[in-house]
Amino acid sequence: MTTKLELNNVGKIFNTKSGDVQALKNIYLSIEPGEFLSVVGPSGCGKSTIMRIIAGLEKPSSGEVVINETPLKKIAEGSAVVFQKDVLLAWRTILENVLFPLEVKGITWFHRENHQTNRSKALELLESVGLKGFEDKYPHELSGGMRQRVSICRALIQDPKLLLMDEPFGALDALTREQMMYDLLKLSNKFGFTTVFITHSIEEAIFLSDKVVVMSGRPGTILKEIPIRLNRPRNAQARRQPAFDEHVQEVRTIFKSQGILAEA
Ligand SMILES: Nc1ncnc2c1ncn2[C@@H]1O[C@H](COP(=O)(O)OP(=O)(O)OP(=O)(O)O)[C@@H](O)[C@H]1O
Repeated sequence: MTTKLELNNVGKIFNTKSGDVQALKNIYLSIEPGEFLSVVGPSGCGKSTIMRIIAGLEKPSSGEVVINETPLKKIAEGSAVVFQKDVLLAWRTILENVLFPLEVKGITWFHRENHQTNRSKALELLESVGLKGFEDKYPHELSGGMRQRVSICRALIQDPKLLLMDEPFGALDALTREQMMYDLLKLSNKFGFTTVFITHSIEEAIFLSDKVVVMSGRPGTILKEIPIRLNRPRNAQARRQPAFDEHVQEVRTIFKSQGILAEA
């Protein structure tokens, strides 16, 4: 079963040398199993902090995260995270990088009975993102987009029930970014995991998501949660539907009303 996720009145205050920084305030979220939720908001509004709190990497100062009806205490079990910057290990081949989380978890891929299964699974994942034939290369031999695809494979090898993505395409050029969206849609359809996706791109959020959460500037609060009226499965056509533009305008209007976006 994939993950149901709730944030109940989550707040976060960072105590710094120069005083307290309130990063998040009164965050309520509810994400159904298999749902794809994106969070958009201005820089510094607490998007990454939300993600780290959901992953269990950061503790909320108030409120709670509930996963499958159980309050989160440590690391979110069954979750995998993809960051903006790929964190591949330079001295390992692409295949070894994809298999790395299984080693860390103690599922020894070199263990005879697991080796073949995990290796086949890793190769299949690499093939599904267009990286067939790159398994024996090293990270420095791949482009930024290819490395980020490897990062996604490395998350998916863990068979996550909850995929957390923090600006995963933020460092990529526009064309690669578009292709990565299509790849992610395909993978999300195939595996059905619950997804929390952090982005600065309004269009990306709308195209990918079932729900888009629009945040205010710091302290980050939720200004609006927008259910996306685009059918699935989605392809490039979805961006030509009137509902797509309507949603884009809806989000832009919210940002303009907050002074986050000013048109020339
Ligand atoms: N460990 C920390 N200690 C102190 N302040 C922090 C810490 N982490 C984040 N902050 C502050 O909390 C606020 C939210 O940061 P966060 O990284 O979550 O924002 P963001 O929306 O992801 O930003 P961006 O879009 O620029 O990546 C910022 O003001 C940041 O300076």
